[in-house]
Amino acid sequence: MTTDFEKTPGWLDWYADPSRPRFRLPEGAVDAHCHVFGPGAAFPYAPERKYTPCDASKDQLFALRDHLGFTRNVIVQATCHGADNRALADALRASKGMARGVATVRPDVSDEELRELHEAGVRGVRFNFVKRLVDAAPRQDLLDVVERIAPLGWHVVVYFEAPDLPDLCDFFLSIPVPLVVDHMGRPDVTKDPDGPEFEAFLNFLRARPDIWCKVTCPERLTVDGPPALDGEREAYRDVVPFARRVVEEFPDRVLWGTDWPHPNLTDHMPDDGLLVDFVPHIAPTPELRHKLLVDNPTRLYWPDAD
Ligand SMILES: O=C(O)c1cc(C(=O)O)oc(=O)c1
Repeated sequence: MTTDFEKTPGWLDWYADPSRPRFRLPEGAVDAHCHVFGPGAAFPYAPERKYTPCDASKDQLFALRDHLGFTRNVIVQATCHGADNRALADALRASKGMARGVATVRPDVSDEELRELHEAGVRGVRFNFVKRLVDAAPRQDLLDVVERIAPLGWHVVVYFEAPDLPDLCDFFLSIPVPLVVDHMGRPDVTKDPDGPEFEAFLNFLRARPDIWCKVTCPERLTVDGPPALDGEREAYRDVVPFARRVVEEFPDRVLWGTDWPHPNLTDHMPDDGLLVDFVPHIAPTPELRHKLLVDNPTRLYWPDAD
């Protein structure tokens, strides 16, 4: 398939031949954070995007799901598609109920579009505050979106970086639907996991019982690795104390996902099989792993599943 899109210079493509994880995922495990990109020829990237990725189709995502041993996916609208959720909705429909989605919508979204997204499997919207990814949306627009999605029972996924939390915290706490934090609020892992910055993040999670946290993206947060490559099963050791603190204090509201196809990595592209082998380091007991990988995401995204 040809596409008119040229990738951002230096773009790292997803890892083509991932190993099989040594850690066997429990039955019913959910990859609770992943994306589809295009393909651009079928689902064009948004004009306002800040990067142009390689294609990463729904079929390639479902093949990875099966290879790694996941049962289900939560597909998160990537910023390169803006508020055009067609690629996401197409993937959700094709999954036959095995994927749920998190969309991006503007306040003027129609009732019909919201209904269609819900019917396709969308259960949340994403608010992004990472400046290299999006231009800031006015907070009132975001609150208007919340008003629109609250009746559907959806939640809000927030992506921000640790230094911005003090400014955002009160706004987040004013949002009257459950919140899900992407990538652990992006801590600086060179700092002390018991220090004031991470403590401020933990205090935010403590502020309400309906704030969930994805303990994802060690490959983004790490500073000195080692990377999940070449058989490395003790990858990203510098991230472990942070993720483990969150898993142990909030065992019933943590989620994990691969973040495939890993947009905007510049240092290395992880082997997704080895990335799965990271999970036992942050969730050291079978009980914690079952909550993280099965019970929690199923409760949030498939509350009616038995
Ligand atoms: O850190 C990132 O670059 C990133 C980007 C996106 C996106 O473009 O949607 O999603 C993520 O989960 C992470």
